[in-house]
Amino acid sequence: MAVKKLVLIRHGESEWNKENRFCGWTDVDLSEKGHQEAIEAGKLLKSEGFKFDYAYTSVLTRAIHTLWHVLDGVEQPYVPEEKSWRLNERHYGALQGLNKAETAAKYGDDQVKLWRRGFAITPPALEKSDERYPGHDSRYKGLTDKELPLTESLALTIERVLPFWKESIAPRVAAGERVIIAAHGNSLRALVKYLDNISDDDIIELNIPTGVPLVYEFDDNMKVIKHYYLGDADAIAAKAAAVANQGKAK
Ligand SMILES: O=C(O)[C@@H](CO)OP(=O)(O)O
Repeated sequence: MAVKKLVLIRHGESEWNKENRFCGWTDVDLSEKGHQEAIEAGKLLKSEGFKFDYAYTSVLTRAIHTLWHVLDGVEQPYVPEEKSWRLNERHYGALQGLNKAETAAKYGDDQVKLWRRGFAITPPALEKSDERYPGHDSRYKGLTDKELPLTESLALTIERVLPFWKESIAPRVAAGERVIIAAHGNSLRALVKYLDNISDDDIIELNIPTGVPLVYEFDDNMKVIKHYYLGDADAIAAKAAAVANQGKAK
């Protein structure tokens, strides 16, 4: 049995992570620290001997640039890459642009935690006339009305991530291709929930840190054997806790 490996990586810190604003489908780039995190992740993957045959990312700049840093780091900038809106961050509706701590001060930490981490809770929706509505963005012109979100819960995010996993990504991993996915906190939570069979209640406590490679190993039947982050466990736990704390009133 040859173990099949998949690497997931959340983009490095973005400009809006730095400003602590809800980002969703807003296309902000990496901050200087975020570029550095992605470069470090690439170096780490290289030092651990990782090589890739195929790469996936979203259509959002922060994830794409993270992927490019990683592929540079492993000295494989030539790896074919596929970008899909299905790997985008979950759409944060009318919260997009708001400061998370200020929102918590206004609505309470518990409400913000539900909006951020609840399974079926959708943040307040956008109107189609809102300039933040993805229907106004040419990169989404192939999407149907139903596919264009006004807001998304994690449950809805899973509904658009999973078909892509099943139809495109999983078959490559199953065929032995070494795949990397550079995506987002909540599109990766959607995938991890499925892969690890995490309950709707337990997923609320899962936070994925920026810029840390998360390795999954599968057997021949695509059953998960194990998963682990690369890097210092304490530092990674502290980064995940910092993500959780972003939604608290200071
Ligand atoms: O703002 C967002 O789009 C996401 C990821 O940065 O944030 P959160 O961790 O609050 O789900």
